[in-house]
Amino acid sequence: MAICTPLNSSTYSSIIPQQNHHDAAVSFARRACWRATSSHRPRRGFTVITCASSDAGTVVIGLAADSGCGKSTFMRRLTSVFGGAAEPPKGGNPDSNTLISDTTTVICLDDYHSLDRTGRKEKGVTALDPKANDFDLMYDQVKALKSGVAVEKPIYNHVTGLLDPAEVIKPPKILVIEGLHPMFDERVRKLLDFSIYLDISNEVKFAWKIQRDMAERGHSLESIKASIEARKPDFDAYIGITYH
Ligand SMILES: Nc1ncnc2c1ncn2[C@@H]1O[C@H](COP(=O)(O)OP(=O)(O)OP(=O)(O)O)[C@@H](O)[C@H]1O
Ligand SMILES: O=C(CO)[C@H](O)[C@H](O)COP(=O)(O)O
Repeated sequence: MAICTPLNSSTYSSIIPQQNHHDAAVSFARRACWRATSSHRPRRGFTVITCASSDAGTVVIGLAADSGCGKSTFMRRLTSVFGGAAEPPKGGNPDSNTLISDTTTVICLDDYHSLDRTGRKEKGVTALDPKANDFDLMYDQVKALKSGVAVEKPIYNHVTGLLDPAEVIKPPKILVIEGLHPMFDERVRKLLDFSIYLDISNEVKFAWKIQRDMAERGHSLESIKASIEARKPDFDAYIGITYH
């Protein structure tokens, strides 16, 4: 289930033909936020969107969920609706977590881990613990992108567990920040125009995580199960509690 929260006021409705999704994305970028609304009955062939007016500029969407809940999968689908296939930065780090399409750039907040895999192990913290993340840098860079300034964002390499050299991110029309903590830091939260939380049951998310981490990240079943157990208290303390 996705919980969608509009963060700005002054809402108004607009009706956008489904064949004009690309235009809708641009329109989206020029406004502060929108949300699917149940208060307007959609007519056949139309999508009803509720918008809030704001200045032109980058719209920032926060997408939160635990690891393996389908954030990347969902964003690939959404960015393709906004226009163009979502792909990693051309010629960059093959292990980049960033996805860029015509109107949208998705950055993964795992890139703001301040501790790499070994560092977390040594300190006995999980990636969900705020102590393992650099919220000052996250805030500075999201704020810069929102105001039209390119940034050099670090990369957390999920294959090696190391922090790789930075990649340049240019300000897009729509910026999605996806990860564990898009709404955790108040300063970052205030930059969001729209927020989404993917609320996936433990049973489903653990099944998805196990098959993905074994197939794509080279982890053993035992290590994934151990990680799932170790993460539960921090999920309750820092992630789930934010949204319930
Ligand atoms: N809607 C879906 N239906 C079926 N399977 C899905 C769906 N969404 C995700 N999955 C499965 O779950 C796995 C994890 O999804 P994904 O990589 O998108 O999660 P994530 O939240 O981005 O994870 P992480 O934060 O750890 O990178 C995928 O490899 C896919 O197999
Ligand atoms: O919670 C997570 C978000 O994806 C990851 O577990 C975290 O980023 C650490 O990654 P890895 O397990 O590859 O070291």
